[in-house]
Amino acid sequence: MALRGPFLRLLRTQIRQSQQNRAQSVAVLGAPFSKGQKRGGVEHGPKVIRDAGLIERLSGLDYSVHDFGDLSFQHLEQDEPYMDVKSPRSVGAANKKLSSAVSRAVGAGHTLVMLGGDHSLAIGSVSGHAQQCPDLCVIWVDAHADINTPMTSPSGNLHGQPVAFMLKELQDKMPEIPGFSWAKPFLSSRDLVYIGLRDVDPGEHQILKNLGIQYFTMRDIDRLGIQRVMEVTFDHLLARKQRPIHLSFDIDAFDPSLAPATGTPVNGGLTYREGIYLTEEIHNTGLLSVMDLVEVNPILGANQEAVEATASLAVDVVASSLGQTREGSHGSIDAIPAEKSDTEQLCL
Ligand SMILES: NC(=[NH2+])NCCC[C@H](N)C(=O)O
Ligand SMILES: [Mn+2]
Ligand SMILES: [Mn+2]
Repeated sequence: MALRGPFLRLLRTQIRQSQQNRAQSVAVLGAPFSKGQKRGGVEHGPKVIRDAGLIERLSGLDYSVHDFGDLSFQHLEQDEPYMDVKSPRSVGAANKKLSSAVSRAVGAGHTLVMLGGDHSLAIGSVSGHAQQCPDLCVIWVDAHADINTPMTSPSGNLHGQPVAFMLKELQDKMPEIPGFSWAKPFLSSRDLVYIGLRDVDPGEHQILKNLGIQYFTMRDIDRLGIQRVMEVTFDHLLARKQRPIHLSFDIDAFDPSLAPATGTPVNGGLTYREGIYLTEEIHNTGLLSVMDLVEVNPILGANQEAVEATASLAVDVVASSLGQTREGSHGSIDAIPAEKSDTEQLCL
């Protein structure tokens, strides 16, 4: 189709409006923390993801990017397990710090990208987000449900338990854990959707079923296709009202052939195209407010190539969540010289 003067002006107005609707400012916050699980190295996640070019990619998407650097977490000498839960005080303190940092960044108007670190960090990230946006909803993309309580956890690792700290419905199933007196549950189970599950513990399965949580396993993706999965996800979360989205993306949602450098890989994960389609659709809602990208562990890559592949996949996921498209784009309509564009045809 060819466009001339008046149509071009209309197009310009529309593009300006869509640019105004889009958050202009993205903040990046690193959380180099690994005590939610036993394998060292995941604390280097923020560094390798930055080294893979994250900031440059986001700047190229026409955002003003604020890199807040990495939080620094205190080392606690005394941190005995509580019941079977490992490092409760360290995980509690790190998440408390992260929660206020996320709350401040969101309060200042940024769309925030939190780079982990292990997935226990979602306790702080989602709760800090909820302080500013109490009506948020959560899309949890992961091979795992991370909804064990200290009683159901087979490992005692807190990166397998963050969702249990958030859900109001699990309040009476959660003991008082040292380090977590600040953390009060804030999320309803109907405001959460899982995508990518394929390694769910028995106690987790029972919770998912009892609470009627909406989830899509890899089998569901095989059956329905990722497009339908995203439609049902948004129907479930956004049909009643539009509200901010928290995307918590565990890199192990991807197939280990694409994301080998991670602590708990599970075969049969998302393809590259499923992962990118999923994040493109989240961007297209215009509602993404905070995202976590967690569990990239450079020490667990078999070689440098495996580490770089995983980190660059993480960059692709973040960029696509924030508007990078496969069809390409022309940043600003103002880049089209005014005289030319008024006289020449603009072909769409
Ligand atoms: N964020 C993760 N990678 N979590 C893996 C959890 C594995 C297992 N379900 C557990 O509770 O220990
Ligand atoms: Mn996982
Ligand atoms: Mn996880």
